[in-house]
Amino acid sequence: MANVLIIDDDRVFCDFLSRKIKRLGHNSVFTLTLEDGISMAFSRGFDVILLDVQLPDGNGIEAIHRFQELDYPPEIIIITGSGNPDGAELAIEWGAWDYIEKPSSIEAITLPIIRALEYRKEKCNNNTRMILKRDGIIGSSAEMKSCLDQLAQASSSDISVLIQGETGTGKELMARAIHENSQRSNEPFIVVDCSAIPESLVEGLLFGHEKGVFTGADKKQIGLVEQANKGTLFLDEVGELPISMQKAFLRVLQERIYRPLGSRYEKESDFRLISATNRQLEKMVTENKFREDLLYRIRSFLIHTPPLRDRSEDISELSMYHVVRQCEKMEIPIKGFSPDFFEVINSYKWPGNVRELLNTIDSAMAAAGEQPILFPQHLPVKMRTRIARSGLKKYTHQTLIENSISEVSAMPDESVGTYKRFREQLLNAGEKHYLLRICKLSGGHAKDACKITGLSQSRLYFLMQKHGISLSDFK
Ligand SMILES: Nc1ncnc2c1ncn2[C@@H]1O[C@H](COP(=O)(O)OP(=O)(O)OP(=O)(O)O)[C@@H](O)[C@H]1O
Repeated sequence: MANVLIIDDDRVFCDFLSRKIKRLGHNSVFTLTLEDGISMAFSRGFDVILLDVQLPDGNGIEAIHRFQELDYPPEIIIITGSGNPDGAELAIEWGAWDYIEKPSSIEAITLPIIRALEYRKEKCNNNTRMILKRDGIIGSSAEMKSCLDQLAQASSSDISVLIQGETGTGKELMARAIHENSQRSNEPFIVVDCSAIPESLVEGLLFGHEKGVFTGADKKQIGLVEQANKGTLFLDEVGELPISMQKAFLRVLQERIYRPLGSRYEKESDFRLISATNRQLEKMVTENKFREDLLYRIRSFLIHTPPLRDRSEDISELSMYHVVRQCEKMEIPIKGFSPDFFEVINSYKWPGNVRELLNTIDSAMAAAGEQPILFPQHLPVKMRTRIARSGLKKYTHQTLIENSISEVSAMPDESVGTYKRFREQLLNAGEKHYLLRICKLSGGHAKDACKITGLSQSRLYFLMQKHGISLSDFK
């Protein structure tokens, strides 16, 4: 029996949900304010907390980190009346288990709760983490460590895992590592790239087909689902699975039973599912492009692979690892790096993440030829000009202040008024410059902007609004 806490200022909703949770066989209590909820969470252990966003005394999403300070942090599900995709993304990035909108159907509310409770149970049963084989997964930033921690957890269970992250962040690498560390490691790891299969061929490829069932089917074909029997089926780019196939696949996931094309008999396959996507599946659900029930099935455990710009500490480690590996492969002396090489690659945003970094290192090595040291000059010109243009390198607060002073100095005499007004204008100009700078530095990402400035998200948005700046213009 698990303990659930609901923090929501809507008493009727709390009462209704609390009764529903009790009917599922768990303990449930609720409170109407954030501070009350936080002190309850610290005074007794909760497994799951359902947290509203707009509370009378604060913002739920911004308080997620306070619950994470607990010795054994609960799983947090954000429940909100005004869902927006940015809020959902931020909540998940900041460690929430899920994000649901109300009013939703009972099913839509209870399924994530059930999943979070199942996950919690697994986590308690597997409290001692197994030693992880992480061959080839490089990085020791806090973000990477937490990702590896989740990977170890996922490996020690058999639940369906969804790996979500931008392109090139290592989703496939993670999926293989989960398999390699799982009890199924001696069995096949079957990859299905959902983006590369034409819609008309998906069913035959997944479920197999009998001989002669369609033109060109000159022999019987075993499907990927069957090949994954006893092993792991990896659905890469699952967001690209045609909607017509999603229903059929849902059945396979529920019953592990499928019927090859043209066959009179159903077959069984015992596989573990891992899926990966760089799309926002929750958003696709709202656009009717992805089935909600399938999403819940494939996402019993969610792993988020962090973008490289959020873990710049890993850039040099990855680069050095890659150079050593490539030099050994080519049987040439190992190349070194000039300090300013790292300065340049650390100030780049890496939209293509680790893949782009490794490709860039390859091209720098090629440009260096036989030279033993890699210099910034060996980096692609396009990349160097982009960095130079954004002027990231030498921008100091002094520059901001000088800009602000020159703006005020340029005012016509008649606009120079009282000292109070001058001070306000100076502050406003400085504040605006500062915010524009932050927008550039963070690449328009609210989380990064909050990290750099130390401002809360609501304060940041308030200031942006005050100066008519939009973060999204900098993405
Ligand atoms: N942490 C890491 N350590 C070492 N290599 C990595 C790491 N992350 C990614 N890579 C390498 O980067 C490349 C891209 O990784 P991968 O294909 O797993 O990314 P992905 O997220 O699945 O990308 P996509 O969404 O485009 O399919 C691969 O060569 C992979 O080995």
